Amino acid sequence: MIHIQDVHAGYDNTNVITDMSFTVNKGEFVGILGPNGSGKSTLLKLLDGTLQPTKGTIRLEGTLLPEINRKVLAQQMAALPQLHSYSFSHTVEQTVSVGRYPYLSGLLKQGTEHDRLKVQEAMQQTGVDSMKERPISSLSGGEQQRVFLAQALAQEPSLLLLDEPTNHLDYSYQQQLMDTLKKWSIEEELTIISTFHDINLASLYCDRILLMENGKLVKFDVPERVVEESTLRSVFQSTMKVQQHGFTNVPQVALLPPHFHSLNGFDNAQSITKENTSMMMQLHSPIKCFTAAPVGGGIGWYNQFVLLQQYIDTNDAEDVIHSWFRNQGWIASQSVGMTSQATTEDGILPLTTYQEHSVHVTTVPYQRKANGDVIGGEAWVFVDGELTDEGFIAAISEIRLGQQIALEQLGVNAAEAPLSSVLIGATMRSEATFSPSLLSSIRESVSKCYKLHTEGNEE
Ligand SMILES: Nc1ncnc2c1ncn2[C@@H]1O[C@H](COP(=O)(O)OP(=O)(O)OP(=O)(O)O)[C@@H](O)[C@H]1O
Repeated sequence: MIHIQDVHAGYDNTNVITDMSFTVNKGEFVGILGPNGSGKSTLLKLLDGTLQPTKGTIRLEGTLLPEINRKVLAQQMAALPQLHSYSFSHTVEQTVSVGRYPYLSGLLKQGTEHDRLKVQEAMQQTGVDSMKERPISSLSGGEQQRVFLAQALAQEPSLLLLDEPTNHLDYSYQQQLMDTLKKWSIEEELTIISTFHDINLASLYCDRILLMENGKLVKFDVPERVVEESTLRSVFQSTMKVQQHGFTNVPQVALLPPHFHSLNGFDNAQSITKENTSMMMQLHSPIKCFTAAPVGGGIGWYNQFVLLQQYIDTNDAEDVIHSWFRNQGWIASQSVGMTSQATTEDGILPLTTYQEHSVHVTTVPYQRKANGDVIGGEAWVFVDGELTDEGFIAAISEIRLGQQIALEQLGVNAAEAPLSSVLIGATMRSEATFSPSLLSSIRESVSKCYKLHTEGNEE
């Protein structure tokens, strides 16, 4: 569709774009990303022909851009520039109608019924038809943005160039606009090249992303290959984290401001307090947890934890925990709650703790009841360090292995033991990071932490 070859370009004899070569195919939705001043808008000006390269060539459907008749070019290509303040007072409908100029002929340049229909369609698609009589100067920034988009659509181009089209748009209109553009690129094979500052939006919608730095192409590839932590950190000089979207595999960026590193996420193992039938811990700020607890299960950030003694397995653990939260005034969305059936003769919840370097373990010991059943085995493992997602999963396996080792040493057949609730929490401060030695430390700490209480024979 459009092919750029060895292009250099700039202003006042200074090149702002250098050595630029790439091809965009028909129907592709391409996002241009890069820091302020990296040359994104300049690249768009080259593509729409308002700026000439000092070196190199730009071809549209095989023809050199300067050789295409202006009117023919206007029928093929529409450009939506960055929004500026407009002093003129055309109505919305008149502004959108400008998009049909490349199709008007004759001295009076009167539009046909077909032209009026296309203007109506474009206004409907962008949701501005209800304000068609209003002067454009009376509209909000987001409304004006939609009017100029309607103008570009009325032009029925095969190539649409957009400069930060989601600027001024609230979340709802950002999504509507991006959904519409995506639909047109798929259904109408409209080729779209657009600059963005929002990396996440570009990653969600664009087929390929062209990343620029200092007027040069850094990468031009699918989002998964461009929205990549080390590349973005180096280009944007910013501490960013890249993770998957959560509902799709699309990479998304999260800023990680330095003040989050200084939070005192985990005080120390002593901050676990025990009452007769419960143990709890409250932290100043949340830590990242992975747990199979009945309340707060899964992956999340929590700062309050409780393990409640529940003598009989009544399947109402969730209700018991929630009512305990209510009594204590704990906020459920910030809290993890689990239960244990383990008890002692005097009804007190037995606990053992073990600490090694950055790993703090607290367990409810296994307990053999008079009828031979083994109960207990719940474990909290806190790491003062950073765990990756795979680190959390590996840590859970290590906890299970630690439990098995302990059970063997206690002479309990592992198959008899209950699948007890376990919790792994990490402060995500980088004192200790995910490593084989951290994992073996978790396994050893867990195995050392368990004891066996046999009913009627308290240790
Ligand atoms: N008309 C102009 N005359 C001279 N220099 C210009 C002109 N327009 C842009 N520049 C310079 O060219 C460089 C690239 O600007 P450009 O607007 O293309 O960057 P951008 O990536 O779109 O930036 P932003 O993200 O801030 O919109 C900048 O250093 C800018 O100052």
